[in-house]
Amino acid sequence: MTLPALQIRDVACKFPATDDSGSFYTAIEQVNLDLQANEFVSIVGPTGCGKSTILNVAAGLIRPSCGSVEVFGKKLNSLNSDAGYMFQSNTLMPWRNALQNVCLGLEYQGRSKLETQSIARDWLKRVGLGGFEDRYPHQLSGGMQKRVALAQTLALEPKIILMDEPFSALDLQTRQLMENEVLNLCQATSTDAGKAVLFITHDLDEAIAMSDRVIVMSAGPGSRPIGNFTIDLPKPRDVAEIKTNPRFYEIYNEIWQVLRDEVLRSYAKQKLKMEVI
Ligand SMILES: Nc1ncnc2c1ncn2[C@@H]1O[C@H](COP(=O)(O)OP(=O)(O)OP(=O)(O)O)[C@@H](O)[C@H]1O
Repeated sequence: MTLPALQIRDVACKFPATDDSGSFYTAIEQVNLDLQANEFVSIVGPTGCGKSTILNVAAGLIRPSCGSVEVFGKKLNSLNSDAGYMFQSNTLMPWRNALQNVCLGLEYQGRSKLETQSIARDWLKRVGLGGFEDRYPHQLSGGMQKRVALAQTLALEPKIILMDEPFSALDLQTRQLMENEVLNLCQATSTDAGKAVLFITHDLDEAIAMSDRVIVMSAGPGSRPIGNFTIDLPKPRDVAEIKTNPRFYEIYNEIWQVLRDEVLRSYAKQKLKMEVI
């Protein structure tokens, strides 16, 4: 049996409260989540419920207050070296051109300059940026910058990809192109086993169109998964076309029934907090 790429067991994360009271805020608790190799799982939930916290725990950037994380059966005690991380914000270095940005992680792996550049050029081509190697981030559109970031992440050949709202700043058309790009690049091929992807989004449409499974988080504090939906839509998918499939609307409604209550609960809590202030 293949080991899960990621196994999160009974994880809780507490952070020092921001009011200097010395107390703690429990962002997430009792989080249990499995991600299989070659599986695309999205996490949706109300704003501030702890989606990024889960991703940071999976990346090994945050050590949970309790519980455990296993990566391909091994306990995670430091940075998750099997994972590549793609953030919402722009993480390209402005003083490096596209090629040099993609080379960055490969250089840290200690590869030769020749090999690094050859891999980076190949990945820039694969994300549709062949010929743009010499361009600096400010000379690239937002969508092109995201392509460079994607090439940067995938060039390291991570078995697991952690994505935190990577395309939320893009216009709809560019976003759909990028979503399809990610689906194509992450799926299994005859030479590659495919990637395990944990994807955070506020956009339920995006989550359904791209995923094998969608997990719904409850409103915080102490947020946890309260819904686990298998997306039985045909694959391979085009994210724009799949939304016209009648089954898409059925799934959307099923998930929204659960998500809507949590969004309303979270909104009511925030409103109450504002009134107290
Ligand atoms: N390092 C930290 N110190 C203190 N509180 C934190 C820290 N990191 C996160 N939090 C709090 O934990 C909660 C969850 O944050 P997180 O960023 O994981 O939520 P999210 O669901 O990703 O938010 P959003 O939907 O707005 O992107 C929030 O209330 C946040 O303020």
